Amino acid sequence: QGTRVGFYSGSCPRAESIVQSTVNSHFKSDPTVAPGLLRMHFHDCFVQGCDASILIDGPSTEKTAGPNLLLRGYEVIDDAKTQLEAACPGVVSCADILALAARDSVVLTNGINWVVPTGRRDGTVSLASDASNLPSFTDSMDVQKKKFADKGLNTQDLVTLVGGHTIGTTACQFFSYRLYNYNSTGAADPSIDPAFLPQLQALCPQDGDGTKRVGLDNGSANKFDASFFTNLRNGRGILESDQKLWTDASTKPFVQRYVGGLLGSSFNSEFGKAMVKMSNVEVKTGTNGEIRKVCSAIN
Ligand code: HEM
Ligand SMILES: [Ca+2]
Ligand SMILES: [Ca+2]
Repeated sequence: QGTRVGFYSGSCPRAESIVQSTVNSHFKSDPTVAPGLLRMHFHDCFVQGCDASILIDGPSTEKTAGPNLLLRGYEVIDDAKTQLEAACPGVVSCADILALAARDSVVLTNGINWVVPTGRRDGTVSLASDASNLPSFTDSMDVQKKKFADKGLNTQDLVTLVGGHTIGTTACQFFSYRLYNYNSTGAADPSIDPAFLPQLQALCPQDGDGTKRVGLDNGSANKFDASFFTNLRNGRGILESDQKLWTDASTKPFVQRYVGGLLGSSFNSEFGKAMVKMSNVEVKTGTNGEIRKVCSAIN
């Protein structure tokens, strides 16, 4: 009663290629949709499972919650859904579209390709108050591990999946507190490489524009590679939660394994495996949930 590879091979054989070509065409005009869709899928899976609850419009739905305000790429899912409804009405779930689009986004940024089991159904509940399940960049490592464990994801999965930060950007508002008066010390977060600090301060001046965006993987924000982990080893993580993966003894060995060298290449294949795991969190299948007609509204 789970998801399976090729769920649509009989009912909508072009489903996966329609999603892929839609993601590709949006990516060409706006490459930020790739990190946007990967993050959106993660935020979907952690709240009510991977059921497209994140896509529902309304006054107090998930997308209105703080951690979801900067998600991007909704237009890509809507576009794919429109084309899928024309090709095979009522067949392909929005939850599957999002899971497939996340994989296609990784492929477009030169990451690994993996096979996405499908057959998810769409949820009918979306509440902003449920977004507290999502990890925050200020969470302690214990809290982060607990939030992942609650979804059946272990410490290795956590480190591997946060490696999704190898692409994309963050707004200055989420890390500039580390650069100037960290924990009221009057100095910067000591885990930041002193040679890197002035660069970050130049990107995010004190009392500057908090909405300005900075790459999460310094020097490699457009490429899906293991560079993110090398940056962590070198004190060049951007979010406090990312840098903690290196400073915390329980996660450091996993970071070390992905850093550079011959084993650096293992990150991509482990990421694919961890994504399959995350994409199956609390999925609705069979007769649970529904197949939405429009991804932004329940039927
Ligand atoms: C401890 C867990 C995590 C925390 C605290 C966290 C936090 C954040 C924050 C604060 C941002 C910046 C948002 C913005 O300014 O727009 C971000 C961006 C991002 N996150 Fe995470 N994240 C976590 C795990 C993950 C996971 C598991 C994935 C995917 C598998 C992921 C994928 C992304 C991507 C791709 C971006 C860039 C988004 C963009 O460029 O629009 N994150 N994350
Ligand atoms: Ca969800
Ligand atoms: Ca990268």
